[in-house]
Amino acid sequence: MTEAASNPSGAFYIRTLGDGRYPSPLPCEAFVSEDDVVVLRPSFKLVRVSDTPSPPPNITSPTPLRLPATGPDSTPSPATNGSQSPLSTNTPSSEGSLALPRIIPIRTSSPSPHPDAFASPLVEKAGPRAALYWDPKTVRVAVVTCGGLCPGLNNVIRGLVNTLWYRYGVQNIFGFKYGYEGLNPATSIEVPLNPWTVRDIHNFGGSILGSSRGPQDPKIMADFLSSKNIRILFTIGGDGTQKGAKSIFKECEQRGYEISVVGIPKTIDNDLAYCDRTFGFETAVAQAQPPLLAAHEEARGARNGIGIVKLMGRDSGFIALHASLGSGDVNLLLLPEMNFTMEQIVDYCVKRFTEPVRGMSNTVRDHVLIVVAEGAGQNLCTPSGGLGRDKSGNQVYGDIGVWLKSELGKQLKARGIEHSIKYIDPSYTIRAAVVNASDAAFTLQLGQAAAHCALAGKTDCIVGIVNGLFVHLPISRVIEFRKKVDLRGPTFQAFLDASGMPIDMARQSEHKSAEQD
Ligand SMILES: Nc1ncnc2c1ncn2[C@@H]1O[C@H](COP(=O)(O)OP(=O)(O)OP(=O)(O)O)[C@@H](O)[C@H]1O
Ligand SMILES: O=P(O)(O)OC[C@H]1O[C@](O)(CO)[C@@H](O)[C@@H]1O
Repeated sequence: MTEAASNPSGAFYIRTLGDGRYPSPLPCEAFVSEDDVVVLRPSFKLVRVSDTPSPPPNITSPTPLRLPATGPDSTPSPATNGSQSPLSTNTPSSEGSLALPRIIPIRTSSPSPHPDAFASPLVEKAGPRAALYWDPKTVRVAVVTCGGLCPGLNNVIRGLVNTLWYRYGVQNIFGFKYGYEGLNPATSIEVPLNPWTVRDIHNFGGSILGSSRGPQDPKIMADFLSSKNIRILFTIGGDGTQKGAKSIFKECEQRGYEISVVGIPKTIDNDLAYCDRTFGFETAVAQAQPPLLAAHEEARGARNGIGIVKLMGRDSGFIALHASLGSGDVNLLLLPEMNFTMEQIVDYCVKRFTEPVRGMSNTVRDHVLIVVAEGAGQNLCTPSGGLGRDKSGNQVYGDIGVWLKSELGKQLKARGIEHSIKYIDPSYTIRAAVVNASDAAFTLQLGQAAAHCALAGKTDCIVGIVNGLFVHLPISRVIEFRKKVDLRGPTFQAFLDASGMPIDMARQSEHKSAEQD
């Protein structure tokens, strides 16, 4: 088994149980080879040719890069001497060694190259392999869904099961109910999974396998899996779930029990490290629109009306940001990434109630639509000493929506301002929704990618999407950190431009999530 670690040049190695030993039954003309890779970060600074530094040590070949010249002061590309750029080829490599990407998009004309331009990690492409490690005819497969619900869980299960069954001929697929509780014999409930049992499930929210929070002993789970001769385990869940998957894999590895543990990451908050997108997020953004419209109408229907909508997002405000951009009516957006005060919020509401619209001296805006992400303003709404932790060890957060409604009401009253506040919390309505078409297509492909990955003998990894391509990523890397909204980034700036929200309310927060403690 190869070691799962990133090497100094940044490749994200995926563990494999061994070489493929069974020919794939797929009638496929486009098998993915092991040296097919995706560059993790494609966003490079432009490089002025004359300032191009020598390659850093992790680039093994000293052959200079071919760089297009853009200005009169450019020097000719050193690669015009006939030598071929190492970056124009896809050097074959064995599993566990570094393959150079076909293209590294280095362009010209900025002062110095971004360090990532040379050190960008490469990740393995997902997809069907020509040779399989597990025999589809005999392999036994388990599936669990853990953590909070999310639109698309059933779609992933259906994509997995149908691919395994129809494409590979796997007929021993078992769901275990209520998350990791299902892998403990004391609480286990088995659900046979086949095309018949999953035929309609994509039309429903939730998970047919249910879910749970709270730890289970990895030793007990490993005993359970080995007692049933399960050789492939799919863990559909968030970062906690993938940490659990890792602990199961480690326990199995220690006792020499071969198993492919493949995660399908679920976070409605879209904060999974390295990945472009996670399933359920787009659906959540779309599902947030009706409550936003309702809150807007309620706010406009009263003198000095305020509508507040709370959306999910414990540590990252992507749902709130994208839903607000999509709505076009949101005036104030409060994210976990932001540091704001109650005084700023009250001042802004008062300003909208009293200052005339530019060029219209008799017209005031008379209403405010506020979107608040659940993790925002925790320094304001959580009692000192905190609210403890849930069964899985996640910090319980104060209810910023309820607190904001009450506090804003009190402070406006204290300033003698007549007002009306309506508060909507659609969090669970959104989370239990059926996926939209885009997420349905995405979840289907994630299920397919996970099936290909596991049958090839990959393990201790997840499937995700990077730069628009499905890839394998080591579990250890995706649990390293969470993506956050960049308040200086183009999406948040687009919201500021569109809403006119004061920029001084958008200072970066110092608030740390439980995982950063
Ligand atoms: N560090 C860990 N090691 C082992 N197991 C863990 C770890 N963290 C969480 N788990 C287990 O994984 C399962 C799901 O975890 P959790 O409740 O944190 O949800 P999650 O997967 O992070 O999803 P969500 O994004 O909905 O919170 C639980 O059974 C939990 O005990
Ligand atoms: O109410 P529950 O089930 O604990 O889940 C709430 C959490 O789940 C998430 O949706 C992540 O899945 C968070 O945004 C939210 O805080």
